[in-house]
Amino acid sequence: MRLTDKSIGTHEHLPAMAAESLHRFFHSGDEETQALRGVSISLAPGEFVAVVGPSGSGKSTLLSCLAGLDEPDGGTVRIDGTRLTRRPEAERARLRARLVGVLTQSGNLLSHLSVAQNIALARSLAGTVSRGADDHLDALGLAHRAHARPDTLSGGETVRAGLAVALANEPPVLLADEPTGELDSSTEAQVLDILTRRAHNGTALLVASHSAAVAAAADRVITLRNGEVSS
Ligand SMILES: Nc1ncnc2c1ncn2[C@@H]1O[C@H](COP(=O)(O)OP(=O)(O)OP(=O)(O)O)[C@@H](O)[C@H]1O
Repeated sequence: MRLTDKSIGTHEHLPAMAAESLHRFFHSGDEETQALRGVSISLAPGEFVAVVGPSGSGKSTLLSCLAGLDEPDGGTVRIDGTRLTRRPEAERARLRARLVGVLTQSGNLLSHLSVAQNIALARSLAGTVSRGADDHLDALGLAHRAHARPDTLSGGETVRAGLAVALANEPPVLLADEPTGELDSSTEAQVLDILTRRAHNGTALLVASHSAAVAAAADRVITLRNGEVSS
């Protein structure tokens, strides 16, 4: 079989994300918190994985390290075959903008920009030109809110707008920290439907959550306890 540009470009045999033996320690005075103690995770393209675990088990720390927002004290993160760890911060930020969509608890929308302008900003930071913001918002049922400011959106619209920004550059991996924490169950079901469809289109999803509905929607559930993957 002849290899096409497409099959080379999509790295068919590579995991979308591979993290090996991640360690992260925090120090405060004499106290040391071992937030991550050798966590390894691999995500296939199109896989939807939920990360669950008690409060303080390391979920947010793990997502920050996987996103390149934080640098682990040990271990390696690769997205689509590209190493994200042990790089200068500016280089990590550049790779993150292209390779990882991030949806955090605090939201990823700048309040003085409209939804469409937030998407345009995410694209210009990554230097990508892709579909128009309107197409993108249409797919999330948000076209009619393109020119709205974030503080005028409902809870469900805020999460969908955050997703539109996180997915603005069509990243191979989307990481979300408790994306449905503030939503009622029917709005949560709508967001999970969008996430599941995204995964079917090939995006690898890792979602940290306390929600049973998120765990039920995922293909696989990883439990963290005390900074370790518990089997
Ligand atoms: N910047 C930091 N400085 C010091 N300790 C930290 C820092 N960030 C996290 N920790 C500690 O690391 C451990 C893991 O925290 P983390 O926020 O990753 O847990 P979590 O599972 O996401 O919790 P939650 O479900 O409550 O959000 C906790 O003991 C926390 O107090």
